Amino acid sequence: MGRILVTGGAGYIGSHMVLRLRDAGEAVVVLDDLSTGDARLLPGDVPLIRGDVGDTACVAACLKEHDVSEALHFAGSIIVPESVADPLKYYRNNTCASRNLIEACIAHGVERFIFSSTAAVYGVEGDAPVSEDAPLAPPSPYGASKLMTERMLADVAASAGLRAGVLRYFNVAGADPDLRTGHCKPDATHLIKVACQAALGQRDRVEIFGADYPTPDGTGVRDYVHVSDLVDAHALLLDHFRAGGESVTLNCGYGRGASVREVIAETKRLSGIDFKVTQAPRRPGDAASVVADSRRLRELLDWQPRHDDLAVMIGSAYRWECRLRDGLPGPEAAPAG
Ligand SMILES: NC(=O)c1ccc[n+]([C@@H]2O[C@H](COP(=O)([O-])OP(=O)(O)OC[C@H]3O[C@@H](n4cnc5c(N)ncnc54)[C@H](O)[C@@H]3O)[C@@H](O)[C@H]2O)c1
Ligand SMILES: O=c1ccn([C@@H]2O[C@H](COP(=O)(O)OP(=O)(O)O[C@H]3O[C@H](CO)[C@H](O)[C@H](O)[C@H]3O)[C@@H](O)[C@H]2O)c(=O)[nH]1
Repeated sequence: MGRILVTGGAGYIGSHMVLRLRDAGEAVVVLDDLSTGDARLLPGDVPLIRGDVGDTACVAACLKEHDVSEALHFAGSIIVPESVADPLKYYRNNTCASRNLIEACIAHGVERFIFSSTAAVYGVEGDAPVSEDAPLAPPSPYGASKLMTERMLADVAASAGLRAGVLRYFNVAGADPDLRTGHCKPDATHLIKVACQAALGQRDRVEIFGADYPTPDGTGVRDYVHVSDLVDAHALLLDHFRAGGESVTLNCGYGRGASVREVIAETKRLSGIDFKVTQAPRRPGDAASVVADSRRLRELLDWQPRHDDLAVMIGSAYRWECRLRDGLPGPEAAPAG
C-alpha cells in the first residue's frame, strides 16, 4: 500500500493535513525543502524528504520509493507583498515548480491530486460573497502564480485522466485544538498571528492597514477559516475522488467575514491584554472585503465545519503562540527527567 504525498507538509497548513491523515490511519510521506517549514511540526514516524517540488528527479524518486498514487500539494511561497516585490520568485516556486511536480506525478501514474489555491485568484470588488464562477483577475503576482497552476492542472487532468482538485482557501487561521502544530514563523504577516504576538509582547503594536474602506467599521473584512476545518475539506475531497468523483474547484471559507477591528477586539478579550493598536495606510493590493460563497463545497462534499467561530480560531492561535513562546520540542526530544 502506497503513501499519500504531502508537499509542504512541514508548513503551517500542510502539517495539520499530515496529522489529519495520520489520525485517520493513512500512510503519508512529506516532501518539503524547509524554506519556511519546520521539521519539528511533524510526527517522528512520518518520512520527510528534504527536497524541492521543482526537482523532477527528487520527486520521481520519492513517488517511486513510496508508491504514491495521491498527492496533496501545499508547498509554495505565500506572501502577497513579497510577490509584488519579487514576482519571479513566485512564478518560479508556485508555477514552474508545480509544473515539474505535476509532470513527475503524471509520469509516475498518480491518480488523484489536490492543489492549495487561494482567494487571491479573484479580482474581488464589493462585499458580496465570491463564488467559484466569479471573474478571475488576480490582483497580485501571488494570485497569478497560483491561477497559472490551476490552469495547468485543469489541462493535464483533461488530457491525462488525473482527478484534480483545486481548493481556493480564504484566510486560514487557528491551530490544531490539541496544539500539536500551528503557525510557526515569527515574522508572519497574517493578522491573527500578528495580534496574538502583540498580546504576548512579542510585537510592540498591531497596525491597522487602512481604516477608510467601505466596510461597516472602515477596516478590511476577511473570511477566516479554521485550519482544522480546511484540512477536513481536503480529506472529504480525497474520499470524493476515491469514490469516482470528478475533478472540481471549490472555495474554502465559511461565508461570513470579520473586520480587522473585530479580530483585534477578540484577541484583546481572549488574552486579557490591551496591546497597542495604531492606524497605518492601506497595504498595496488589499481588497476591502473578501468573503467566500462556499455552497459548492458544503453541498458536494457535505462539509460541516466544526470550528466556525472567531473566538475558537483566535483562541487556538493564541494558545499555540503561548506554546511557541515556551519552546517547541522536536519529535526526538528526550522526555524531561
Ligand atoms: N495561509 C493562508 O492563509 C493561505 C491562504 C490561501 C492559500 N494558501 C496556500 O496554502 C499552502 C500552504 O500555506 P501555509 O500557510 O501552510 O504556508 P507555509 O509557508 O507555512 O508552508 C509552505 C511549506 O512549503 C514548503 N516549500 C515552499 N516551497 C517549496 C518547494 N519549492 N519545495 C518543497 N517545499 C517547499 C515550505 O518549507 C513550507 O513548509 C500554500 O500553497 C499557500 O499558497 C495559504
Ligand atoms: O498587521 C496587519 C496584518 C493584516 N492586516 C489586515 O488584516 C486583513 C487580513 O490580512 P492578512 O495578511 O492576514 O491576510 P490577507 O487577506 O492579506 O491574505 C491571506 O488570504 C489571501 C486570500 O484571501 C491569500 O490566500 C493570502 O495567501 C493570505 O495571506 C487585511 O485587511 C489586512 O490589511 C492589518 O490590518 N494589519
